[in-house]
Amino acid sequence: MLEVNGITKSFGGLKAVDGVSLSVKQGSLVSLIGPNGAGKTTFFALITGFHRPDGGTVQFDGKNIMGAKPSDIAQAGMVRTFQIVQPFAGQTVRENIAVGAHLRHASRRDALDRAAEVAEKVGLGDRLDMDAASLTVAGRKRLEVARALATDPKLVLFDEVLAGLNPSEIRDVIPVIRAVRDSGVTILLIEHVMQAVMQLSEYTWVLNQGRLIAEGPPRAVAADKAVIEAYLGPGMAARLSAQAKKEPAHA
Ligand SMILES: Nc1ncnc2c1ncn2[C@@H]1O[C@H](COP(=O)(O)OP(=O)(O)OP(=O)(O)O)[C@@H](O)[C@H]1O
Repeated sequence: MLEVNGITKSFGGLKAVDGVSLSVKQGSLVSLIGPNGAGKTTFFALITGFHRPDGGTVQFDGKNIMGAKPSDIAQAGMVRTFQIVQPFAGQTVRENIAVGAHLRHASRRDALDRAAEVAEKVGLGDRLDMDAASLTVAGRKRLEVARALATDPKLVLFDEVLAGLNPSEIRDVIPVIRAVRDSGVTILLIEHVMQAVMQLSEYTWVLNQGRLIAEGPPRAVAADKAVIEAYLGPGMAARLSAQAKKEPAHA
């Protein structure tokens, strides 16, 4: 469904994304992880038309979408969420979600009806008429998911939708993400919350300093030496393994 080949972007002298290739199959729930500043958000911005790549190719649903505008890419069925959720102040939850629904529904009435359906799916059904600015952080995350879903995407890119949530809120939102996939939407997540990556995703790619350093099922990737060192620093994989030998886990 999504085929990215050798995509590259520099900011001044910094290669933020350096020759990244990956492919996402229809119906999958997969993830992109990596330490702060690894290039994950830039990668999302490149494939959804918010930044223009310096090189590489992006195909979505069999079509070349390199250089296309974000609105055209959304129309084709790929949308992203944003890390910092900014609801349109002074508008209700329903009106905020309807902004997404307008991509497919020209009439105000239809967009508002679609917004109500989507709100129900993400657990905001009882907050439709509330001012969106008064939602809690967890509510705003649900709103961001809803705005993306209201565009009726084929593939949605979630950028850290669990960041800033407490463990019980994370437990509540994980089933929402799974339900989105079960409704037929393909998902690529950027996520720092490893618990969620482990529970949700079938396959993960690890980005570090703009380059992919590992890929595979999340459990295998989390045990990979290069991945541990990218997160914790050089030499940490050996230190952790020596420590584990000294202090065997209790049976
Ligand atoms: N518009 C920009 N101009 C200049 N440098 C940028 C720009 N956007 C990102 N960068 C730099 O590119 C690198 C990758 O940033 P990016 O935000 O993609 O990383 P990330 O993996 O999403 O990080 P985080 O997990 O902290 O969100 C960083 O060094 C960042 O400072």
